[in-house]
Amino acid sequence: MTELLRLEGVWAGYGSAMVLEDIALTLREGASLALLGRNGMGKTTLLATLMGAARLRRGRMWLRGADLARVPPQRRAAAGLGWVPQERDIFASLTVEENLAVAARPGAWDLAAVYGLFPRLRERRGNLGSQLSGGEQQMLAMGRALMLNPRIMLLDEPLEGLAPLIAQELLGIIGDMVRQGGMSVILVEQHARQILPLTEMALVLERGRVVYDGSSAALAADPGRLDQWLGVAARGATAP
Ligand SMILES: Nc1ncnc2c1ncn2[C@@H]1O[C@H](COP(=O)(O)OP(=O)(O)OP(=O)(O)O)[C@@H](O)[C@H]1O
Repeated sequence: MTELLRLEGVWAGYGSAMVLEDIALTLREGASLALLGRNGMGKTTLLATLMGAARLRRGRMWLRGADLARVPPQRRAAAGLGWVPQERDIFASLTVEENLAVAARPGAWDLAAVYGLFPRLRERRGNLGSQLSGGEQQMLAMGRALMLNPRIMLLDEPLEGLAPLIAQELLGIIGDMVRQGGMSVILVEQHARQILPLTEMALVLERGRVVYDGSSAALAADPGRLDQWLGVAARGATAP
């Protein structure tokens, strides 16, 4: 399979504060990666660095062989990065369908495909963003990123703050999305046990450095390391 994303010796942060140190990462076309670590270890910063929202201080990043650092931040969505930030950032005064339509770029993910994955969004198509529940907002944020027809979906803690039943529903949908293929997914989560079964590869960050880069299955089978790096959050099989 073709290489989609490569990072080598990446140091990054905010202003003069360094958060990430010497990060290396490769992702094949269509592969899925769980990006794990405790609070404040640098997971969001890694996504922000890919998007150009955190400052790359050293190292190189390539997307399909092209130097990503040379792509201006406002062009990285068009270059193939679909970012679903933790804050969701949907347009509160637009309807569900308008939120989806503004992001549309040609490709397999159109309104019908997004509604197929998220039947709830079809039901709520005429509702304003401000009228949605937390779970529906998360679905809309994901649907909107899909409408970009990205090469890689960057999902930042999609289950955070959701009621357990909704979190389970969304987890199932994320699993469907990963299996449907056609793009890669980087999934940031604190609840490792829930997402390791969905992803092929895993990367664990500790204080801004990579401490594990390997298969999700091998990590899931190693309770000692899960506990060491991820603590109690890694154990729970229940929703957040
Ligand atoms: N905009 C910012 N400016 C300065 N420092 C920041 C900023 N955002 C995050 N940080 C700092 O960078 C470090 C890593 O934070 P980051 O959000 O990447 O961690 P995380 O692993 O995603 O954790 P969380 O699960 O809490 O989101 C933390 O020390 C945090 O305080």
